[in-house]
Amino acid sequence: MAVRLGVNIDHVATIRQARAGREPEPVAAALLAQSAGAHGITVHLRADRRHIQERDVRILREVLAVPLNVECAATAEAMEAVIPIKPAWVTLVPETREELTTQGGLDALFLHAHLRSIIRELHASEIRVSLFIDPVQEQVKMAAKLEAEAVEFNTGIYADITPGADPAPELARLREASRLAAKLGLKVLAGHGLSLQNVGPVAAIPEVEELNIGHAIIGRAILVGLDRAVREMVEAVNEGGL
Ligand SMILES: CC(=O)[C@@H](O)[C@H](O)COP(=O)(O)O
Ligand SMILES: NCC(=O)COP(=O)(O)O
Repeated sequence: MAVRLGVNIDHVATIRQARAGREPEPVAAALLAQSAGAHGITVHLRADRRHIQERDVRILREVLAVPLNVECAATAEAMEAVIPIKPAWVTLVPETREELTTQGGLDALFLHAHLRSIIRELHASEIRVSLFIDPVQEQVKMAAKLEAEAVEFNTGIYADITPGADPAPELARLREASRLAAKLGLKVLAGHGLSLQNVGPVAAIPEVEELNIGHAIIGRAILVGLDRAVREMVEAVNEGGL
């Protein structure tokens, strides 16, 4: 089964926001990524609106042919912004204002009562829900109990492994969690910190259906163009990486 690639375009908006102007236009980047073979587009609507804005999400929802996945915190403010736009997917992620990027997965065990009501609200609007969690068996079981449709395993720990150190234990955790998630009927995604160099072993996990990749693609696009950067990644996720 081909592994689907969701392209995260947050950092096109990061560059736009650096000058608080109009360029580069993240919607144009999303359309380019779509025509280069992206199977989905992901954006993270952060509470501090440091990159993606509500206006971006609204336009993306209108113009994309591929599914739109909006990552956001499990808060009333985020639900108020996202639910009326009705993206195909919402991925609930942990978020703090100080972080440079997402640090770790959502604690679905600790937050289960709160998540249950947020997930019900999303389902009532026919929005499918994914939980961004660490590859931990108890978190997977809770995601299934909460009736999320999918889990996205945080690959940040794997991606941060020092070059030369052994990635095998973290890959084993990802493999075991993926097996359990699929067995419990969850769709299995993974993402965070993946690149052309490290994506191969994660893409090769049989249960992984989709990868969300942003920073590495947008960073490479600055050098080789977005069309090529997306095509290279689509190829890498299906042919074992570099
Ligand atoms: C949830 C996740 O791993 C990423 O999507 C990340 O949250 C993207 O947000 P930034 O682009 O602000 O790092
Ligand atoms: N959920 C992961 C994502 O959307 C992209 O993360 P990154 O590749 O920008 O680290």
